[in-house]
Amino acid sequence: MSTLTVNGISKSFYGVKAVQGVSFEIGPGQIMALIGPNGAGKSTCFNMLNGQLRPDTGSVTFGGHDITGSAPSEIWRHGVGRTFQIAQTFGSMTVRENVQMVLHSVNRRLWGLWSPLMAGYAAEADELLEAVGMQEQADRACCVLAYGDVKRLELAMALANRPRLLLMDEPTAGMAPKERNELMSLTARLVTERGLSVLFTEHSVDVVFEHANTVVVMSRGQLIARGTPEEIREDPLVQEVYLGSGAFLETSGIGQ
Ligand SMILES: Nc1ncnc2c1ncn2[C@@H]1O[C@H](COP(=O)(O)OP(=O)(O)OP(=O)(O)O)[C@@H](O)[C@H]1O
Repeated sequence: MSTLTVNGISKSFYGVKAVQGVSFEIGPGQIMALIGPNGAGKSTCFNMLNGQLRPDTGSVTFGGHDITGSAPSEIWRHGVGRTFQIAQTFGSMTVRENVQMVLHSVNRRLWGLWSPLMAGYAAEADELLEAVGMQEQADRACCVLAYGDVKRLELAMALANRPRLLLMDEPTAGMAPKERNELMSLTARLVTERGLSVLFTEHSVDVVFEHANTVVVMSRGQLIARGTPEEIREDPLVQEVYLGSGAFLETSGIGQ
């Protein structure tokens, strides 16, 4: 059974058809990359899944719930976690406090006003920090962390809601190649250990071909291909769309 079903979603801005009739499904254990040239419609598509934009047409269902046009907080409550292109953490708080804050929010949802009276979720926070290899840094202020560590903390915060799907917007933007690989290997391990699915947008083809198990390709608002990294590399339409994007062709092996 699929976790997320996207059925024919479209979005236009003042006559510009940013996304046109895009459909795909993500099942448990999938690490799906959404790629395409600049202006292909990736961000618009992504933002219709996380609730930042309401589709003009089509539907999005998650775990059997229709979440089309729902607010981001509502989608989060259904079990969709998110990480951002620029990590969203509180610099003046410690690493542990950042996770505790999300746990408070999650538990307020479950227990209502009783939540603030409960323990500070320190043990739960430490368990999540351990899962992402950040426990030794639990007492440090976020603002002194290296960028790769902030991204790992962001992952722990996203996991606090026990999501079944993680939406990651350009997770490795601004990172060095070694850090990129570490973050995506960690993500892949979490997918296996926790039975998650991941959908991520990404400009780095190295990351996509090394870490995604499924790739969907958009061009001019439409979904033009879906397959394994190997299938996408060989796809003539994908090769054509990327023609002229030398870096992509060279690194990915597309067009060779
Ligand atoms: N808020 C907006 N208002 C008007 N046009 C928009 C808006 N958002 C996106 N567009 C247009 O929709 C099309 C798709 O844009 P989108 O940002 O989704 O593409 P993208 O694949 O994410 O591109 P990039 O890789 O450059 O971020 C583009 O033509 C863009 O100019």
